[in-house]
Amino acid sequence: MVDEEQGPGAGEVVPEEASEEVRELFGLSFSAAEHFAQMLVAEGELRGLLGPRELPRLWSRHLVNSAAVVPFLPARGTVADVGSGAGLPGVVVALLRPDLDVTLIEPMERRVDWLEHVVVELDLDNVTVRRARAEEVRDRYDAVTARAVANLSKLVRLTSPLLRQGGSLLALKGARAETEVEEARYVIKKAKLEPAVVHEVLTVGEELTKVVEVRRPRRG
Ligand SMILES: C[S@@+](CC[C@H](N)C(=O)[O-])C[C@H]1O[C@@H](n2cnc3c(N)ncnc32)[C@H](O)[C@@H]1O
Repeated sequence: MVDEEQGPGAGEVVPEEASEEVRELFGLSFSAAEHFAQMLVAEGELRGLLGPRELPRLWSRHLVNSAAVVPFLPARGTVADVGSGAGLPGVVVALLRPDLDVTLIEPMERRVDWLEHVVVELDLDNVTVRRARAEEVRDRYDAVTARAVANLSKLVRLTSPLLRQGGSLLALKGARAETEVEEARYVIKKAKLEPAVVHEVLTVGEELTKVVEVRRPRRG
């Protein structure tokens, strides 16, 4: 426990608190996002979802980073978050866009249990949890999101069958985004998708996040 007068003890992990900017970013969804953050603080390590070192940067590195896909989501329709794990970015997408139907696709049973627990706790009626590997899913979506699941070439192979005409893969990537795009050029072309676009998003605290978008063209 943190002694308020003396501050945290040596080696003690103090979860990051949401700044004013973060509250503004989440707007009306902030209290639900905070509930999600508290669940991750309480259970994330125990359930093997996040390491203790992640807690001091829970908002900036995880929740705010996940929100970077939001500007590229479709105006309406369905979204699949592939390899959702702790619920990133899928739960954040569902909170910020309650008008979209979000499916969290995750093969590992204990992570599926966690995601189902989150859906009940946050009362997310726009979310379905599906235990599956991406390659087993036969449905198509208006957008597919993914974060820390695979490099772009593999991700395109896994997710291109899930994209409707005009639908986009939105992959959260770091500094290697452009390199991964270059490496995936042939796979993208073979899957008959449009060339990848790298969107640079400046998030809270001037943090730069890259969202790689790969779209399935509409038939003329
Ligand atoms: C490193 S974790 C990232 C989890 C989450 N997206 C995040 O950013 O915290 C990768 C996740 O992808 C899942 N995964 C791996 N291969 C997959 C596949 N073929 N289809 C769907 N999910 C997959 C794993 O089970 C794991 O939960």
